[in-house]
Amino acid sequence: MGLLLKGGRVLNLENGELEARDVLVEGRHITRIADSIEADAHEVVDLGGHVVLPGFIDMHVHLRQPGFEGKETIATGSQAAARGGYTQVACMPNTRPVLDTPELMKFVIETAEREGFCTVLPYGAITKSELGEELTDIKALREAGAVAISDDGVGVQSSSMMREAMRVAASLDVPVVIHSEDEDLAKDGCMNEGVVSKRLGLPGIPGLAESAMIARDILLAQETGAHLHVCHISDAWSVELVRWAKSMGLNVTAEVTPHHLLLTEAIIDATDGADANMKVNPPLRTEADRQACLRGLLDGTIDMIATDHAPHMEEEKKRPFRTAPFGFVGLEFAFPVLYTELVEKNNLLPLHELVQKFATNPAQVFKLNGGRLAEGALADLTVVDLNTERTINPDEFYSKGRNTPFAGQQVKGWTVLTVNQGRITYQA
Ligand SMILES: NC(=O)N[C@@H](CC(=O)O)C(=O)O
Ligand SMILES: [Zn+2]
Ligand SMILES: [Zn+2]
Repeated sequence: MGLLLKGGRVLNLENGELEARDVLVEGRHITRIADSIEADAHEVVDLGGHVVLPGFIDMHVHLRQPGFEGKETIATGSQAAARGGYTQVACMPNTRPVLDTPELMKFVIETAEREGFCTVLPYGAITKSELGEELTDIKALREAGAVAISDDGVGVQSSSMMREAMRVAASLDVPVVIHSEDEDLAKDGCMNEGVVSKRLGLPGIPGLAESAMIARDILLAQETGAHLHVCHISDAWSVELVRWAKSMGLNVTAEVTPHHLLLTEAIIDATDGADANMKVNPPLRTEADRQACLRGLLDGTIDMIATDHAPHMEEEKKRPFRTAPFGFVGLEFAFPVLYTELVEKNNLLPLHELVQKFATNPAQVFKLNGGRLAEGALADLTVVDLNTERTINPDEFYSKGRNTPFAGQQVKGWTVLTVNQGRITYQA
């Protein structure tokens, strides 16, 4: 018995056409896509004209397990992912302990298989405990299932350490995924350095703290031949550097978050720095930076959308702006908020190009099985309702985190059904 999705409109990822098709899922795969498929003995779900997309892939989330289960767990975070239309997420290693051993890779993968709602791909740390002092066993991490290596949460400050990591990673064909931050330049900043930080008297983080590290790491990638992937790009010069690296033929890719595409430090200005739900790293920057990120996404300099889903507890986010932790949740509304703002309202790109940045490109860049809608493809898919407007309401989140500056926004494009390897993981 299969799962028959009847009456949906399947998005053609090449030309953007919406094609009225039935989709049959048997086992873990899509076995047929046709005008009309007989129900036979299949379990039927009527899609009522909603749009069928490849399951989304988020290469940057924080699931907080082990160690910070009060903020999130693999179960709650992956359920939030399924609600957001995601079928695969890659989780960052800044847990406690840090994900820096093969045993911990195994722990994440097995916990996700047992309790999770999507495929979870763990990152292995670049350095032990993310202290920047000693390289991990990258080969062993890879063999245990690490999707790539990253010290996200902190930048690798030592250039020689990063050089050695890239040499090893290049020889193993493992992507090096960077949180670019020069700690010396970023100091104890809590928001973008500029007119707003000055007015509010808050310590700033200059864009240079990001771009200078990206420049260094592009040169190291050039020298070592490593695949460099830039996390949560936020600054205009950073985008320019990635564009240049690509023009030189280097293996450099990048991601951007919904918040850096849609928000600026103006929201912190407007609220006088009173709400730490607006605090994130890298910080929300200027309108010029936001426009540069947008342009980079549209011209292909930036390959994909990643949420950097970073749940924190309400008490923590109630602290003063200066001392509250950095981070926003994002999994449950990333697609609706970007569909609404970029596609529906402002017509900046067509639906199928947005979907490429949510599914096809992450699969391609990280060589994952996913991002395709075709007979024989893995049955990772998401069905979205492009018409019904709903409010982003943190009280409804499956995530334990409620920390988002997008709360209250009215958006369309909500997921109605998510299927991960043939299993229904979310149904509205
Ligand atoms: N993005 C954030 O503001 N916070 C992340 C760390 C990170 O992604 O660098 C976190 O782990 O909370
Ligand atoms: Zn980071
Ligand atoms: Zn992160």
